[in-house]
Amino acid sequence: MNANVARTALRAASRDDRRPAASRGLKTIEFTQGIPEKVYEREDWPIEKLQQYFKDETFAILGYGSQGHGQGLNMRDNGLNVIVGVRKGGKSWEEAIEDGWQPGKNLFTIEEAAAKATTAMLLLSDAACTSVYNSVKDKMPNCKTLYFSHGFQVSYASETGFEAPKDKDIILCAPKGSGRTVRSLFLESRGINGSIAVHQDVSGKALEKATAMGVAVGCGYLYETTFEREVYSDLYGERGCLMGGIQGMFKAQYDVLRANGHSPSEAFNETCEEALMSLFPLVGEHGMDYMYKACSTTARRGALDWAPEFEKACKPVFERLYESVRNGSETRRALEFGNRKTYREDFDKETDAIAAQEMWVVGHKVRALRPERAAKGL
Ligand SMILES: NC(=O)C1=CN([C@@H]2O[C@H](COP(=O)(O)OP(=O)(O)OC[C@H]3O[C@@H](n4cnc5c(N)ncnc54)[C@H](OP(=O)(O)O)[C@@H]3O)[C@@H](O)[C@H]2O)C=CC1
Ligand SMILES: CC[C@](O)(C(C)=O)C(=O)O
Ligand SMILES: [Mg+2]
Ligand SMILES: [Mg+2]
Repeated sequence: MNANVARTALRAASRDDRRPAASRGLKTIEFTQGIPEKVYEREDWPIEKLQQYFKDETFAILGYGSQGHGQGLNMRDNGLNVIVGVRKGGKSWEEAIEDGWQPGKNLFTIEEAAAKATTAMLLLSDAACTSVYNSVKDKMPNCKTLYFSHGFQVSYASETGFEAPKDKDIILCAPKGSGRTVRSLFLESRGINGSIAVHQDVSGKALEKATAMGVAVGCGYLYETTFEREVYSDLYGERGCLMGGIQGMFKAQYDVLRANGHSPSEAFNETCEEALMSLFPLVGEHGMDYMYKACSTTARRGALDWAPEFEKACKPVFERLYESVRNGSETRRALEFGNRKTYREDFDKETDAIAAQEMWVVGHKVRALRPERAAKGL
């Protein structure tokens, strides 16, 4: 970066730091002018307050995938009374033991944990959730709250068959990131963003409880949504820019480079490695304008010209995707696939096929050459 670019970039960064989201205690923020949104921050729930608020609760985490792991360990480290319920002999049972949950003390079968729950945290796979819940719902004498991390069961009730019990609060906190990151950010004293929603408020305190739980599981700030908006945006985002879109775009760019005679290492570096190691982190820290300004004038000119081309090409795909989410097609597909007995092996076959794509085989070798890894022989 030459001195002028560096100075411009730094000016952009300090402008970014002055934006309103940084104001503690500010409860309504206009992220876009004219649209006030409520936000809740971890600062409002110091750990002593959380522990006092939840002193009579037994949180039963049912299901121990990525979110059960992240949310469960964070709640445990926050000093709350949390137990895990999973089927014995399954993959999750082993993983829970590896994470220090102890059978008979804070690790139980789903039935046992549900029976102890005052709040049941339904962190099962979306495909299995309703049938597992139905198998225990009449044996949860103390349970006053159902907690989800997705609007899926409730919003697509005609597909999932979920029937909301009339006597319980039904709340949601959906961390906006992988459960692995929910945990790693917490360990770094940072916090993932999350959304909260209330489907049913029997106690009159459901929103407050959702907020406190959001903080307890490791969120830094929380924005309000509804179950339906959460599930629509989540299914859309993960199929789009967050996962499906990024793989599709990387692969298309890589393949065209290779078809034009570029070497594998050149194609990979110019597509994935530079994006992930250099440019995307700049966007994440300071915004797209900062990243543009940190690149050459030549790059900026071309990227500014081509961004609308990509937007135009992608927009119809995104519109089709949103409709596929809205009309339940994506949900039916997720339920059909996730209910297969062989869903884990079937997924593995497809993700192994991605790993076997030339681009990611090359990526494996490129990553090994990062100096910090090469030095450790990784
Ligand atoms: N993954 C993430 O980071 C995010 C997930 N969410 C939401 O959080 C919730 C949990 O997701 P996630 O943590 O990814 O979990 P998964 O979707 O990976 O589900 C895994 C859990 O479901 C259990 N399970 C699956 N089938 C059955 C069954 N038939 N009977 C009993 N248990 C079963 C598994 O147990 P076993 O090992 O015994 O098979 C395992 O504990 C979902 O609603 C998801 O949409 C929200 C934000 C991000
Ligand atoms: C982006 C995928 C996700 O929605 C998530 C980590 O937030 C998921 O369902 O895992
Ligand atoms: Mg999701
Ligand atoms: Mg998500």
